[in-house]
Amino acid sequence: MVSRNRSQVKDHLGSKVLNHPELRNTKATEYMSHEEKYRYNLSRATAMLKLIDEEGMDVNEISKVMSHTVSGFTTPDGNPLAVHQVMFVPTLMNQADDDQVSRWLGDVFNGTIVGTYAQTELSHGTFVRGLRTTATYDPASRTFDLHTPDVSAAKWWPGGLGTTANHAVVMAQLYTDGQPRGIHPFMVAIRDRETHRPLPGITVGEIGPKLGQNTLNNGYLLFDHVKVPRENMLMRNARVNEDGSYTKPSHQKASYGTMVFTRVAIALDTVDALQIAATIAARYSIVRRQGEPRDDGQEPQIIDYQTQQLKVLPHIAACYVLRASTARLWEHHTHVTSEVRGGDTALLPELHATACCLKALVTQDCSEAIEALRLSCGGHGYMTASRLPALYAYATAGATYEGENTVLLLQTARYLVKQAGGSHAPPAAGSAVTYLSRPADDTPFAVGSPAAYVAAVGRVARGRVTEVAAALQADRQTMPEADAWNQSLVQLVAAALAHGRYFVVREFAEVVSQQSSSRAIQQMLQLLFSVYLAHAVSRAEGDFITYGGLTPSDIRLNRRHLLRLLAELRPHMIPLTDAFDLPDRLINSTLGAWDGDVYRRMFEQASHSPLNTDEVPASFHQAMLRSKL
Ligand SMILES: CCCCCCCCCC/C=C\C/C=C/C(=O)SCCNC(=O)CCNC(=O)[C@H](O)C(C)(C)COP(=O)(O)OP(=O)(O)OC[C@H]1O[C@@H](n2cnc3c(N)ncnc32)[C@H](O)[C@@H]1OP(=O)(O)O
Ligand SMILES: Cc1cc2nc3c(=O)[nH]c(=O)nc-3n(C[C@H](O)[C@H](O)[C@H](O)COP(=O)(O)OP(=O)(O)OC[C@H]3O[C@@H](n4cnc5c(N)ncnc54)[C@H](O)[C@@H]3O)c2cc1C
Repeated sequence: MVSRNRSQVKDHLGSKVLNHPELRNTKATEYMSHEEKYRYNLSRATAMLKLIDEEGMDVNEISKVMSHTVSGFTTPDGNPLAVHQVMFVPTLMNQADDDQVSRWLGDVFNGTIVGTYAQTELSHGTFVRGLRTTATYDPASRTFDLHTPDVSAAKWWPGGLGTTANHAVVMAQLYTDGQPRGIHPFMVAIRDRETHRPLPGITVGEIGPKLGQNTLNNGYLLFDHVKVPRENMLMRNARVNEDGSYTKPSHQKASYGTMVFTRVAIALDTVDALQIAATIAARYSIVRRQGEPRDDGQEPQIIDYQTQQLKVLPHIAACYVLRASTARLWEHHTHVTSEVRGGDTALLPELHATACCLKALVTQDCSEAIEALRLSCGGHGYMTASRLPALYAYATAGATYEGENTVLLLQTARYLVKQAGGSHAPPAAGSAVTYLSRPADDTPFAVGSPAAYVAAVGRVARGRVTEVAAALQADRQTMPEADAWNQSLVQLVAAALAHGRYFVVREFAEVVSQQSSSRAIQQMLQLLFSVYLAHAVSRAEGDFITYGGLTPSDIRLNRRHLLRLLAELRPHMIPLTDAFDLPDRLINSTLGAWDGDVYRRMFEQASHSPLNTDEVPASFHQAMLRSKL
């Protein structure tokens, strides 16, 4: 298939999915049992996998079309094959050597092997070096012995592990030649390919209900001295030779590559969820009228309340700004990965720092924004049928999985303070941290000038990073490293977020300046950017006074400026969300359909409640009358 860009792929696959014989007819899943929901979502995930296969897409395209926009329709309660597609397959592609790829990939693509990525354990998720599942090599039998020392070391959380996968990439502590060698990936069969029964020595099951995404099919897994052939350690990076001798990887953290990829994918994808939520809230805010009638005799549309504009419009601007920076990160990841495959790991540290920071910033911003958008829909936003609760559950999961956000921001901060202190290799050309080694941009602040705002965002980032780097350096003279680090944690996290914000706004400034196809589009992008910037300042006024060079008077002017910009953006709200090009069936919300027929849809969905089937439900006689006696 000819390579297509993200939007073309989405449109192409979107229409294929909407018209697919096994996918086009949807069922409401709210009233299904856990098992029925799983069956429904799994069969749709499988149909989707077949469709992707028929389309002949490569891994890169597959991950693009796994977007929440499409997968929210195919698997509304969570895709039990998501980790197979987004983590298991990419891990094999990038961490298995050529022989292993040719040994397994055929069976992966013909559906015989279904996998998961089993890293997190009950007692360790964040601190990967602390994982306690062991893989001990025995040169005599040329096998690894995989073992779970006790229940706290049980694998816990992997998606699809519950009842779907028959294989897992297991991250375990390697021991060979009597030496601990750190965490390495192993391809392990956990269920029989024919019968799907757990293999000897394996204990596996599903972990139970969660806040949302209940058919991700997260599972647990324990090993009782399970023997795995030597050839099943993924050997593109590190190697264990037959005699047990060990060859180190080219980069110490090479085996963490899947996590970097998935962080990039999550950052990109969470913006899809925000776009859907913003479209729902925008449409509802037009339809909903409530309050004292105005001169025209009509009650006001709620979007005409200034407070409602503040709840909704900045998040529409955020969709545009965050989409641009996450798409850029995606491209950068593709570039760095190909360099790493060629043996050059120079760009890896900064890619890791940027991926950590953007994944954290985007999932935090998007989950807060989706909650604000839900609140903007009043009581009806609380209903499942609005789709807003599920969108929130999806976005907030992203704040925890694939690296808890605080922890990831601390990774970015570690890189930044090293750069600020000159103790890291100097940044490459085009690096996102060169601003730390240059004098601060002293462009004076002026309301109405995006360039002046971007400079101020840069001064905040620079100020935050250099200040915490100095504090850390001073503390290091008087206390152990771990205490000094802990003493600065809160400021380190703030510095990493400020850096992330600067990255995001610089990327969008470039998008605006490069847009040349139409003056009207350029103006609209400028307006969106101005809203985003003014809102960013209003959310962190203290920082902009402390580090950004703004005065209290600038802050007051910015507050008024933001409200004026919102009024200016308001007439464009619907075209701007229509431009996300989301068909009603993909939005799947009583509040967010294109025709605005909200109240009829709400009644229609209520008719599905099983409690409305009989005029008097049997439970009344069984529970209430009996309790009166
Ligand atoms: C668009 C497509 C649609 C996709 C849809 C997406 C939806 C997905 C749906 C699937 C659902 C859920 C999937 C979820 C999966 C998971 O959650 S898998 C488990 C993820 N777990 C984590 O992320 C754990 C987080 N912890 C860590 O990553 C590490 O422990 C941590 C980095 C915090 C520390 O690692 P240590 O080994 O202890 O590090 P240390 O020895 O202290 O060394 C630090 C050193 O190493 C450098 N470093 C760390 N990581 C990397 C890396 N990945 N690459 C490069 N370098 C790395 C770090 O910068 C330090 O370098 P320095 O030079 O020493 O400063
Ligand atoms: C829906 C979902 C799907 C998942 N899918 C998978 C999967 O497919 N495969 C898989 O292997 N795992 C998966 N996970 C697990 C996930 O990756 C971990 O839960 C995540 O990395 C967080 O780790 P933790 O649970 O150990 O949190 P913890 O680290 O215990 O976090 C608890 C608190 O401690 C704080 N904290 C911890 N360490 C530090 C530190 N060093 N400095 C400062 N604060 C710290 C955190 O900030 C947080 O506030 C999934 C999780 C979820 C929720």
